[in-house]
Amino acid sequence: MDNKHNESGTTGDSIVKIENLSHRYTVQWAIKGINLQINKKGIYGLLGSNGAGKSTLMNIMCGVLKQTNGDIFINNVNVKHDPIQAKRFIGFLPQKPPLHTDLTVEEYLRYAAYLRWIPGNSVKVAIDEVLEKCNITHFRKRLIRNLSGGYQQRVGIAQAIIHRPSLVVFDEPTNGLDPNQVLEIRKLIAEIGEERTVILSTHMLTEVQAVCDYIYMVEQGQMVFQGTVNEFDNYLSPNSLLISMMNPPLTDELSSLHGVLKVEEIGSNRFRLQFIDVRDVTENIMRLSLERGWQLTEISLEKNSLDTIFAELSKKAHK
Ligand SMILES: Nc1ncnc2c1ncn2[C@@H]1O[C@H](COP(=O)(O)OP(=O)(O)OP(=O)(O)O)[C@@H](O)[C@H]1O
Repeated sequence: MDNKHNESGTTGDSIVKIENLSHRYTVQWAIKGINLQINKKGIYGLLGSNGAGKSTLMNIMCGVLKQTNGDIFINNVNVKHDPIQAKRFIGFLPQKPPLHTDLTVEEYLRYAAYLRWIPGNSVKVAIDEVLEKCNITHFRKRLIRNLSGGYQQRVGIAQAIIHRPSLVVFDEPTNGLDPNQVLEIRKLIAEIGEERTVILSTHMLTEVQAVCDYIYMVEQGQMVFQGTVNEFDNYLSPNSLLISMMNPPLTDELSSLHGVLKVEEIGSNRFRLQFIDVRDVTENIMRLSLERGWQLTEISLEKNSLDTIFAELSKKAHK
């Protein structure tokens, strides 16, 4: 089939296109009505709590699981209709890396190259290239089972990129690693993201902040947010102000101001004010500070923490 024209007639130059994807294992829907489109290189985070549907989505995307409804196109090839062709474009590191621990690193990568149909005369170059990329050349003769968790993960990443796929999918790639290994694997993923499109799943906000350009957040099998990390950060408009004064009034006086919902003292002469309308309350405070001699030294909007946004979006999915 022509790559540019799939059976649903979709054309265009997307790297990944997901249309109304739903999957039901038994009775309950694990994912429902997911749509997304990725048109350019970068690192995309699939964020969600445990059980949100991330692995289900990734397994379908990589042709490991067949969806109940909807379509996925990788470089315009429909994964359901032409899985063999679609899989040529995809590298996948599932949540449980598919390692054969009784093989050496090199033996395993040769096997991965064979599974990926790399021609015999190109296998050595492909192996050398990924060993170097993943910084495991010195372990090429080592049995995989004798490697640390972080290095085993590097081998898993090496098998995912050995055929130079345009899309690499990592399901919770740093799960279970110690903090140093986490940093090293993130660095490696960032390097891979410079050359290819990477989608990684995680339930950790810190991970998307650290490595991703763009976030897709899934909760209860539904997409509850998609946008940049910055947009995620600004998703909920702030509803609290931080103010400091050299000569503050009593907390009760601040609480009684028009438009103030709640006042909390958070340090010497510093307060957090929850408000209804930001303009009203800031004007009020600045005017009264002058009139009553409070000597205002700080007034700033307090941003919602990413954790708050995460919690709000998770709640939204449960409604
Ligand atoms: N093989 C299966 N049979 C039945 N239900 C399943 C199966 N695999 C997953 N589920 C259910 O589908 C939902 C989504 O699971 P999934 O593993 O995709 O979520 P996840 O976001 O990857 O979670 P985790 O981070 O815990 O892996 C969950 O309710 C899960 O219990």
